[in-house]
Amino acid sequence: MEATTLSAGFRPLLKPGGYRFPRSCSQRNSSSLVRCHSKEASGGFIKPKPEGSIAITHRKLSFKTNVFEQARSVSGDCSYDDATAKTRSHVAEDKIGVLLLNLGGPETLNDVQPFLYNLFADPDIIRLPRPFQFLQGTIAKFISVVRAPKSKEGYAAIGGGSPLRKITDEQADAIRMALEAKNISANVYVGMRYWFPFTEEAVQQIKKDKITRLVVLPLYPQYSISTTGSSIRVLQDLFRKDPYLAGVPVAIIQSWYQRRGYVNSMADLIEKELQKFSDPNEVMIFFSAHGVPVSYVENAGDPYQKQMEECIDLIMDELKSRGVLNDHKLAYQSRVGPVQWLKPYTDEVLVDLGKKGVKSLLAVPVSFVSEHIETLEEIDMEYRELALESGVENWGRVPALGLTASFITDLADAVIESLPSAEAMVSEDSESSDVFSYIVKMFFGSILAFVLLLSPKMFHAFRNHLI
Ligand SMILES: C=CC1=C(C)c2cc3[nH]c(cc4nc(cc5[nH]c(cc1n2)c(C)c5CCC(=O)O)C(CCC(=O)O)=C4C)c(C)c3C=C
Ligand SMILES: [Fe+2]
Repeated sequence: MEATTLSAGFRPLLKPGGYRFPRSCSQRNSSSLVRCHSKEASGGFIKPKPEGSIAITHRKLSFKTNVFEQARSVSGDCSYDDATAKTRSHVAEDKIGVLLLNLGGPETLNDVQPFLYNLFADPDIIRLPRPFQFLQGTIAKFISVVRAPKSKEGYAAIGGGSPLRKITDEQADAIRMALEAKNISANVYVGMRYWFPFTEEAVQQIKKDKITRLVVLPLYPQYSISTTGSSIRVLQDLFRKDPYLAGVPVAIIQSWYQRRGYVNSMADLIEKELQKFSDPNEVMIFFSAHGVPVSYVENAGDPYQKQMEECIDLIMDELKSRGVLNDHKLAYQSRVGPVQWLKPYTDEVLVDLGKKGVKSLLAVPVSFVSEHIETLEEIDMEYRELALESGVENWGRVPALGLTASFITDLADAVIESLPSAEAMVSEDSESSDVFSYIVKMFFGSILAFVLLLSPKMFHAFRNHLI
């Protein structure tokens, strides 16, 4: 991935003085926006010791020093073997943590409305103009109450709650074991954005466990402001407030849809499901991604759509290289509310394909890596029925990656590759700008207090009061 992935479009979403998204470097088999740099490029961050081991210094790096430029200027760094070797040498001194970020889901029907409240109260989900932001809570309350009955029906249809927590816990365990198999001992934490275990709880545990280096791995292959972006914003706020956490080196894997391991694992699953049709060559491969409002992409610079399209191209190229030459289509599902979402919409495309005479269709959920309400209810029930009504005769669905071994191993590799690039999340810049704004406030506050106290009225009031 090129550093251009860090489009200027992200910037307006960041608070002034806050954490800047890490710079990326082009590397083979890389995950997007994982910084990687050699010892030279790290600017003293990783110090080689005479006996060959590597010590980490907790230097507060400013991202303005442009790690990307440094990384680019040093050739050939950050290969997989290199990263693994560096990481192994850290093991003795490091306490490594991996934080998996996910959305979270209601575990019972009673959880549905408060879960929806948390979701709609997120300013990255409902993006209100600044003057109206004070209404966020009220709007969230209103929408969550209105939507709850429909959502509850969906969750009731899949057994009364979301399977997300259980699956994510299992993925955490599997990643821990995959790391162990590669001689990396790490604690793996789960931090959910809208339900238990919340990101805040995971971060508290990370602190209690005295983790010295952290890799943040959002379980969304593609980056969206509404998913990975939102979770990272929360994390950034938590780390900024806490002096211990502010010094912990962190590597954030912002997106990983382009990793060979992920692409190959998706291709494997698709190939396998195609074989279940009586005539596999005739099947339309139908990618269905979770949508986002168009304004995210067009006004706020969300790279989600672009990454999604690239992701589908990579999977189709891989299939082609295996001799699978089926037609394919990408559409977006799960829109909420009256605004325009990314098109084409899954439901409309299904009707259209049915009308055009497509008889066999394989649905592929592509924006999420565990089963959830939108695969189990929306795709398996609603869309299947719609497709069959519209003339499709043979329907299949690719399961979510879940615990697929090749996928889990690849995530473990992504973690290992990102370790050498971990840096303190809170830069000196943001700290010094905090201090600066504190001094400015104190200065003008004192002048104001002085003026008020010395104004004749105040002076008399004071004197009368004191005498
Ligand atoms: C990449 C995945 C997702 C994106 C992008 C995304 C954006 C987004 N979602 C909503 C509103 C809702 N999402 C809901 C559930 C839900 N969303 C995702 C993933 C993405 N969302 C998942 C995996 C789930 C399911 C969790 C589970 O419990 O299984 C819901 C609740 C369910 C429902 O009522 O439909 C809502 C609401 C918005 C508005 C949005 C972008 C702005
Ligand atoms: Fe969603």
